[in-house]
Amino acid sequence: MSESTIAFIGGGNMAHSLVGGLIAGGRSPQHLWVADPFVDQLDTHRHRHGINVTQENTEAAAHADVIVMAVKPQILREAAAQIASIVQERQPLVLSIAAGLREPDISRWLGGNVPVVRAMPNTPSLLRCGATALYANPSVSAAQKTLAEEIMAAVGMALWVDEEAHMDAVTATSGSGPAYFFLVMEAMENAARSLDLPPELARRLVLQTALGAARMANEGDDDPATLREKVTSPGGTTAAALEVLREQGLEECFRKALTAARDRSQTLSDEFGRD
Ligand SMILES: NC(=O)C1=CN([C@@H]2O[C@H](COP(=O)(O)OP(=O)(O)OC[C@H]3O[C@@H](n4cnc5c(N)ncnc54)[C@H](O)[C@@H]3O)[C@@H](O)[C@H]2O)C=CC1
Ligand SMILES: O=C(O)[C@@H]1CCC=N1
Repeated sequence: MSESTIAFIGGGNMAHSLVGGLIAGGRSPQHLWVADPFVDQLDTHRHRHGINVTQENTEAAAHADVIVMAVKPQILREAAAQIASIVQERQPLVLSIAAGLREPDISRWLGGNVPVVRAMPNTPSLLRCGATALYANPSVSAAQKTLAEEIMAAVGMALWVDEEAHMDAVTATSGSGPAYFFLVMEAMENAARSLDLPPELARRLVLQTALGAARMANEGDDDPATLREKVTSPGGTTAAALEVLREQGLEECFRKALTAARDRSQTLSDEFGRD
């Protein structure tokens, strides 16, 4: 079977992560397109990835078996209207990665009865270490589901959800999730520096510790709670630190943070979805 052509409408951060991951995973650059109104953005894609670029969404869409909608939620409706007639004519799979926006709105903006997969990836897709959840509407064929899963699995882990409503919580968990871990790294680095560690030493120790902890949690048999207990000697240094984190309400803080992200995903749909 010949390689599917994938066109990205919007060539920003997430398109860079996905295109970079797809090429690293063996996709041919000549089967990838990016459309973006900004020439600088397109130049970066051309130089970094060697893929096809255009300022016209319709030109990219006209080549595509799969169209990835990678614009901001507030732009999606306008971008969908631009390519609606091509989508109706060619019936490609449309894969939206926009936060919040719901499949029925996207399908309607594209003229109706369109196979739409809603996906929520994250930026580690660039390293083929992404986490993506996918939801397919009833117009998506089994072959198109396989294709969508292949694309996202090429840049990391891809899991299906059977209710679109879960996508808001997914966005709060794994879509935004890398930012929470980066913030923890920043906070630990700053704290280490405040204890007079040299900046370079503080950064390298924090980053390697984050990597090691993530690998142990993913690759070993123990769950995170067991791994935490194994670091924590009774009456020792870790216990002293964890007590402060609990006292300061870390768990409650994450509960509130993810709830805020989930709620924002829902209101994005109300603000920029519907008619
Ligand atoms: N950044 C992230 O970590 C994640 C983002 N997303 C979703 O991905 C989508 C894109 O996000 P980012 O890449 O972060 O945004 P971004 O702002 O980096 O990229 C959006 C791109 O769209 C281009 N654009 C603007 N108007 C356009 C139009 N009419 N037609 C075509 N392109 C147009 C912009 O020039 C820009 O390059 C959003 O909907 C976001 O919710 C999903 C998962 C993670
Ligand atoms: O912050 C945002 O809205 C997007 C969606 C998930 C990650 N970035």
